Amino acid sequence: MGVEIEVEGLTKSFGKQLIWGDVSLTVPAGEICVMLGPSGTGKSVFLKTLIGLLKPDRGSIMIEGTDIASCSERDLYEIRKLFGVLFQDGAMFGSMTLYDNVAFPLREHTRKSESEIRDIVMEKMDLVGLIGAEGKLPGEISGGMRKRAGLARALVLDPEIVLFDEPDSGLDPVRTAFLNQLIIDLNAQIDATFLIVTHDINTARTVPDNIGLLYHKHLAMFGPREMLLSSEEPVVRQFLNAQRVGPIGMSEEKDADELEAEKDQELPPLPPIPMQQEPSNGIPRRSQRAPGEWCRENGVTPPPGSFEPNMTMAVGG
Ligand SMILES: Nc1ncnc2c1ncn2[C@@H]1O[C@H](COP(=O)(O)OP(=O)(O)OP(=O)(O)O)[C@@H](O)[C@H]1O
Repeated sequence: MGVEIEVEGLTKSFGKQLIWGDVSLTVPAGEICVMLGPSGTGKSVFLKTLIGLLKPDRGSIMIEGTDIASCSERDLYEIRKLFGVLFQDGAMFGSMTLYDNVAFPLREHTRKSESEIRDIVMEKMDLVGLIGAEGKLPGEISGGMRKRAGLARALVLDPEIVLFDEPDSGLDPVRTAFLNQLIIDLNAQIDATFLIVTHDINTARTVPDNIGLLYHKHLAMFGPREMLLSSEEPVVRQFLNAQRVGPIGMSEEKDADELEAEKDQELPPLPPIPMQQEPSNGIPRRSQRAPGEWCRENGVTPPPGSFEPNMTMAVGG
């Protein structure tokens, strides 16, 4: 049912440029996590470090007893088989049909026959709703379909962990909503651990079990969705509610003058916490918690109107 990723004291720089330092978090097995952060805070670098494409300066990444940060190339090769990755642009080979793109990892990494490959490819194409489009080239389909094809390819080796790098980038709100539903449904179906990097606040507010926020070269907060959505911590509050008032400025941090100028401005109240999006078949995911459970267990009063069904989103300001 998916595997846990335990990150401890992780630090990454390029030359003298520190990207983030001392990041510690546990991505629980089978759950969905979203990683947020202003542009350039190193979210993609974080994903690449998790799959061992980049080496951290310090710290550990434990997956099934192996430390990705320090293991041999051979161990890394084995651990990588646990991962499926959906890259930002789908990363399709432009000259290959969708069928051949999705079949590619099977042909590269397994000794399966072409008829076995066909069964698996068609099963994954079905999972992402692309039956009938196998013969198309990536350039002949919409961005949303390309993402789904990339997702089929990410699933083809039956991963225990799926990483999504901005799955919603370049998609309109309706396609984003469909893709989010697909992500939730897939998580319920394949039970793998999902980590999603996104800029989409609605996705962050409604899809995950846990949210992390990278800001100013560190992990500002990581925890259950309800913890971050009820948090008054200024950076978390500002980011998750898409507000201008707060410590984050146009180019990352506001300076002292900017903060002084807004010190008497009243912050709008926290918007209600929406219900978590559910699988479309109505059967709760294995890791799904009851609405408000974290708040109750931790004695936190959620903002008024939270967890009401059919609540409309109210972010921004
Ligand atoms: N291979 C590399 N060599 C040097 N610097 C790099 C490398 N990869 C990324 N960086 C730098 O690391 C920083 C973080 O980049 P990254 O793409 O991870 O940010 P991000 O949070 O994903 O941004 P966005 O939200 O805009 O996609 C940037 O300053 C980038 O220039």
